[in-house]
Amino acid sequence: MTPTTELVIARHGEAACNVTGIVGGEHGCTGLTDRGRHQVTRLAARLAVEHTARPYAIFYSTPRLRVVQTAEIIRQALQLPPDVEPELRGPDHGDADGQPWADVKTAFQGPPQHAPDIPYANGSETWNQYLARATKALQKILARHDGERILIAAHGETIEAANNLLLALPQNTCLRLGFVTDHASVTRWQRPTNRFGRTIWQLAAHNDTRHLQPER
Ligand SMILES: O=C(O)[C@H](O)COP(=O)(O)O
Repeated sequence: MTPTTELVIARHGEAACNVTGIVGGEHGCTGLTDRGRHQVTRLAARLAVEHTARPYAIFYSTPRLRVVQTAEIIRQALQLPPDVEPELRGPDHGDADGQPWADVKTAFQGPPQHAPDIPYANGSETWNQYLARATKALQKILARHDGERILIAAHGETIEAANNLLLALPQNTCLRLGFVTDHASVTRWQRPTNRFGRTIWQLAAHNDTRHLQPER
């Protein structure tokens, strides 16, 4: 039987920039809060149990500080070092990096998804440019690890990109549909092959935070 490809994307724990509402690019991100570290410790314990039962073949991280810190806690629990994949980084925020999201959204008259082909700040990617970059990076990873278990520590936006890719959502679906992603949540996609040779992607879990109970 063909092994199941599995893609597990864990969002980083709560970060200081999330609490203060600051745009968290390379400048604005100052790392996880104590609460975020605690969330990720619980997440890592859950992933370690899974890793023992059926090992992850590969572990990717994005380069932003809150994700690097998340990946380090997971690394310690799984004894699996992360590969940092720059193309999986969150959106390039340009001049918005380090500014309050409230101000950026007021100036842009909405979040980046609401005008997906217009840069939301000087030098920023558009939402659709971000999605194109992130989905291309995810496609390369999926092609590289066909039939394997893949773990990625990343951003809420990475989960949006994966869902857009694997649900094959049309361009600009973001104008009418979005995805909730909590800190330290797990989103799980599986691609089994049945006995008729059919292979389809299945969304096994979105925004799973069972490991954080009863603290939420
Ligand atoms: O501020 C940012 O960069 C993002 O909008 C926050 O998303 P993340 O917390 O999932 O990285």
